[in-house]
Amino acid sequence: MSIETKIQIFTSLDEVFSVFSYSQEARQPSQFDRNRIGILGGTFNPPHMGHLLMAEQVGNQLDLDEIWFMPTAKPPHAPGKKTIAAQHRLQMVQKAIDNNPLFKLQPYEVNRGGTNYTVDTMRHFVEEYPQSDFYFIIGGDSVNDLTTWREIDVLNQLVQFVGVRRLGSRPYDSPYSIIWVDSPLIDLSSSEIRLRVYLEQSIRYQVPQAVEEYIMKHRLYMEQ
Ligand SMILES: Nc1ncnc2c1ncn2[C@@H]1O[C@H](COP(=O)(O)OP(=O)(O)OP(=O)(O)O)[C@@H](O)[C@H]1O
Ligand SMILES: O=C(O)c1ccc[n+]([C@@H]2O[C@H](COP(=O)([O-])O)[C@@H](O)[C@H]2O)c1
Repeated sequence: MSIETKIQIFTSLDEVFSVFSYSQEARQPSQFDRNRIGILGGTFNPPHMGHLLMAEQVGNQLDLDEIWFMPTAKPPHAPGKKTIAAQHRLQMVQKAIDNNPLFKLQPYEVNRGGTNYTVDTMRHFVEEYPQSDFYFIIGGDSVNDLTTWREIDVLNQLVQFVGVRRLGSRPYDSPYSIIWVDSPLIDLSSSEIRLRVYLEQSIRYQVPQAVEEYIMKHRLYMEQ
């Protein structure tokens, strides 16, 4: 039984539509000689289960060969955003992804330092890895913000954007080509986790255990 038939049995028409959007993106035979790399960029202050959940679904549904977790040195759209030392964020990401062979830490932007614009980073990767196709993963709500990204028309030629949303929710209209992937979305953010640590509330099951231990050991986020 095909995946579409299985889905039709269990879901409403709206949901079937959303699942078709990824099944049409299945790898074509001519693409097998190219490496398919997903990139999840973010501050990861700290990394949490929402990041892992969405990356796993994208990797699985788009049949990607690798997913790079790429912490920013400084996020471009949040100049006032206070963050902790990049080395802590790199180490926490490494701990979060350790047991998933699909996931890799990509320290390029942190090593470059300063404000990173995705278009500059992707120019570098496209030149460095000519045998690869890049899938830049963003939370569904951020798709609306793409128009404000630096040199978005150039970036749109360099990567395929992937928007992540809840199964059955409708895709947003966008002037850019977006592959929509369905994922369970959890209402979790790094800001909320930082606040919970500050308020001495539990963050168990919201971040991987190794990340929680790292936060406690280094006494991160204990002060505002
Ligand atoms: N719970 C979540 N579900 C789906 N996508 C998420 C979730 N949290 C973050 N993302 C997406 O992951 C990427 C990186 O996010 P980031 O590291 O800034 O985490 P954040 O939780 O949004 O952080 P903060 O609360 O500090 O703004 C962004 O594209 C963001 O939209
Ligand atoms: O290049 C840009 O103009 C740009 C604007 C906003 C966000 N980004 C990238 O998008 C990723 C997620 O960022 P954020 O701030 O939504 O967590 C991260 O890799 C950022 O560098 C990039």
